[in-house]
Amino acid sequence: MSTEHPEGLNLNGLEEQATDGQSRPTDICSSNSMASVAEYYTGKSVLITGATGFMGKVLVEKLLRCCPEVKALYVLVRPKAGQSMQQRVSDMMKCKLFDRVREDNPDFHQKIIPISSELTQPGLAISPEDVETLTACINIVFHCAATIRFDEPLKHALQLNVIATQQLLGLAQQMHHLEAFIHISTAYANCNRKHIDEVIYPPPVEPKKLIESLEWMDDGIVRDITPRLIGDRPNTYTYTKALAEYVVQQEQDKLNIGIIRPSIVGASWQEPFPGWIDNFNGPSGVFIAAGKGILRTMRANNDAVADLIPVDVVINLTLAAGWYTAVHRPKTALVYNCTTGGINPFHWGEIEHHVMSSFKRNPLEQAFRRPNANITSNYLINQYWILVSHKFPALIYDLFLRLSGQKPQMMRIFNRLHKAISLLEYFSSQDWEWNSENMSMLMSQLTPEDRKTFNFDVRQLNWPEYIENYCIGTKKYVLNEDMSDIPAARQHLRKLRNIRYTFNTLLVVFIWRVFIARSQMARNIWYFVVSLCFKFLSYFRASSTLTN
Ligand SMILES: CCCCCCCCCCCCCCCCCCCC(=O)SCCNC(=O)CCNC(=O)[C@H](O)C(C)(C)COP(=O)(O)OP(=O)(O)OC[C@H]1O[C@@H](n2cnc3c(N)ncnc32)[C@H](O)[C@@H]1OP(=O)(O)O
Ligand SMILES: NC(=O)C1=CN([C@@H]2O[C@H](COP(=O)(O)OP(=O)(O)OC[C@H]3O[C@@H](n4cnc5c(N)ncnc54)[C@H](OP(=O)(O)O)[C@@H]3O)[C@@H](O)[C@H]2O)C=CC1
Repeated sequence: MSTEHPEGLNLNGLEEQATDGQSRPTDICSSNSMASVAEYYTGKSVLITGATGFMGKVLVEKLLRCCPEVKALYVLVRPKAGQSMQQRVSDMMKCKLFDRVREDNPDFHQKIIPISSELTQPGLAISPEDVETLTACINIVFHCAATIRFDEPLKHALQLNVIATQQLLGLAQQMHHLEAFIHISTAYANCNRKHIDEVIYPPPVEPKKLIESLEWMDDGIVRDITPRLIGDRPNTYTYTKALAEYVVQQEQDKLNIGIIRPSIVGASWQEPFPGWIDNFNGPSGVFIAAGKGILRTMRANNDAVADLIPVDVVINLTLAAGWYTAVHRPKTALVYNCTTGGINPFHWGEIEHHVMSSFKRNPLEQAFRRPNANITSNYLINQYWILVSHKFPALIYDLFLRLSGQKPQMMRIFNRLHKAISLLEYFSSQDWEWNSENMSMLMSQLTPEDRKTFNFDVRQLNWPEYIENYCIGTKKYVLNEDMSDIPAARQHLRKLRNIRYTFNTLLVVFIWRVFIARSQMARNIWYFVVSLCFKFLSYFRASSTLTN
């Protein structure tokens, strides 16, 4: 039965799932087991949720480029911000990310079939005709959609990350030719543990019970009890992603399931070109704020592992896992911790160094100050620098704006930045240990050719080079700045340096003048220093006259 709760949670998924009790598909053609990854996707119809998101787009691009014989990509998309679903998909295909695909096959868009869907609605708001099409033809599902906001109200995070997943699993069970269901989770779903194995841990609460309890509570009550519910997890995002894993696992007897747990997903490493990134999430916003000279200090542990993983690595592993799950049909859901820390560790202190030096070489346009950010794990030191390097300059700048008849804005920007940073610090101040045996196992199953085409061997990752490309990527693709403007940006930084020198000199002179006016001792020191300089100059002049 379809029950919509306007203010509350849509329980539809939980009530309706697994209606036909279909057993795990076993009718996969035997040639699959011989196929390489790209061959496996030949003739397959793939369903993707979250295709308009950061990872979804890279997944669509890679499938079209490296599995050109794939039959069709059905993407679940909702209308948004006044744009129809078709408009959004056609805008997405115009994106630079698809340049290489466009070159290979200008008609690639014909393979993308948008399906209107709002995941928070009953039945995912998919029309009965579309349900029929999907159940008749889909072979593989990649579930990427989620809310990744750290400050998402619990009810909404639950609705999207858990209930929508449950509903999608229900739909998947009706698919007659489904071979694999791949769920994208996060390595931080269990961040309340220090060591994380490739297993699904017992959920913090039985999802069904939580959903039923929250159903009757108004938003205020839910907000009040959220900290108690999420317990030792930092936010509703990691909490609901943990619940979603459990919900997915519940269907492992009926579906062939793979769960991918990427750590902090960053710009692309190699494909379709280095440094591609299109959002402010995770470290990208921090890098940009530091590159613009706004962010000067942040709490992070220099020696903690920065478990960044390039988006193309995650997508390559995801596609390989889709192949493996469909072909080998593991008896239980396989979890892939998709991380770098255990294999090729890099630390926040090193990231800081490389980000700063990269932005000095390739500065961002119109920086507020010269990039010079430092991380510290000490709370008080960080607070001190926030006061001196964030709030004080913001105050002066806003004063300047006010005096010149403009609207003050810097303090507001800093307040937003501080809010964002405070949500990230949990992840940059400690480290975790992930076991990634399944990633190694999967690599060992690939042919040498597939290992190149679907490369997820992070041992080959050269971090300084990656960070350089990442920073350039934020400039080119997030901020849409032109590389040809770099000389002007450098000139701007020189101007800022001169302003700083002048300001510092004036400040010292001012403080000294105030001091001299009030203290006899300061005056004596001042006369002593001046006379010493005078004597030194006289001596220098006399000795140079003698030698001539
Ligand atoms: C000192 C410098 C040297 C560098 C070395 C040290 C670096 C340390 C970096 C540490 C990073 C640690 C990152 C850990 C992440 C681990 C997460 C686990 C991985 C995952 O599974 S999920 C992906 C992560 N999810 C996120 O990152 C989402 C976080 N974002 C949010 O929750 C919200 O956006 C936030 C921050 C609460 C802000 O909300 P709100 O105020 O409502 O603003 P909007 O989201 O609507 O955005 C408005 C506007 O601002 C842009 N924006 C968003 N975030 C940032 C940001 N961090 N910096 C700058 N700008 C940002 C956003 O794009 C919007 O722009 P518009 O133009 O669209 O208005
Ligand atoms: N980015 C990261 O660092 C990491 C991400 N992950 C996981 O990877 C997956 C993808 O993340 P990422 O691409 O970064 O996230 P994005 O926020 O970029 O994309 C989220 C996608 O979900 C879709 N979506 C959200 N709400 C709805 C809705 N109500 N109905 C239909 N579609 C919806 C969005 O569509 P729309 O465009 O319409 O909003 C978008 O396509 C997520 O499951 C996330 O948990 C895991 C680890 C790290």
